[in-house]
Amino acid sequence: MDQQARRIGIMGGTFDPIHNGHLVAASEVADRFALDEVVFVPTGNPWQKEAVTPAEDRYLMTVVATASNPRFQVSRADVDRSGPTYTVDTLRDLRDAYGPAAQLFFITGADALAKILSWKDADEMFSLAHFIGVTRPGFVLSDDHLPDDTVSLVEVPAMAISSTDCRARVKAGKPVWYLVPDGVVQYIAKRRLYV
Ligand SMILES: Nc1ncnc2c1ncn2[C@@H]1O[C@H](COP(=O)(O)OP(=O)(O)OP(=O)(O)O)[C@@H](O)[C@H]1O
Ligand SMILES: O=C(O)c1ccc[n+]([C@@H]2O[C@H](COP(=O)([O-])O)[C@@H](O)[C@H]2O)c1
Repeated sequence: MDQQARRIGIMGGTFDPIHNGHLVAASEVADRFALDEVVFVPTGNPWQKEAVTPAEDRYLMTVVATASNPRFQVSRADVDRSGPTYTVDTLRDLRDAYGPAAQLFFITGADALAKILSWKDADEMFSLAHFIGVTRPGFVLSDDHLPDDTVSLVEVPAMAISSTDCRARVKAGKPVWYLVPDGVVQYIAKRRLYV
């Protein structure tokens, strides 16, 4: 396909750790929206979250988790930018990287979509990408609070998995096999994360 017309999905997240709920959402949206690739963008300093694991560990887990899918990429844009992570900056950086003709689709779960008007420069953000809200067990997916034509809502296979629960399971000595990719299980053990 013409480089200029590429359809690029963007999956932003803290990914502490990345889990199969993230991966299924990205895969499903890639299929439904005929995306050429999905770029996973781990946050640098997620200003709406409490203490998080060092960005380099979260970045590397994201690389490990996505390595086997030729359509999945990982960007360091947010990890390498200093200061709080704002999606408006992510979208500016990826717009620069992919060029003006690329179509950008930013993927968010229902919980994140519900809070999106609290994000920095939300109006500009909506002008830089089309947003795709995906279903997530335990949350209501709605675009009632958002401007017309900025968001599409998509049902994805229900994965009742959260990073919070994965961290708690590791801390309690319970398995996270099959909740996160095998390589991420091994990375967590090797780096003794969440103990
Ligand atoms: N199981 C899931 N199904 C669909 N979307 C999800 C799921 N888990 C996370 N997401 C979405 O992925 C994006 C990144 O999520 P994030 O990295 O914060 O994971 P999380 O599981 O929500 O983490 P935590 O439990 O630490 O808050 C957000 O848009 C979130 O809504
Ligand atoms: O731009 C903002 O102000 C903003 C506020 C909160 C979250 N986000 C983005 O939303 C995505 C999911 O974030 P999180 O904190 O739920 O992992 C991630 O890409 C964040 O950078 C963005």
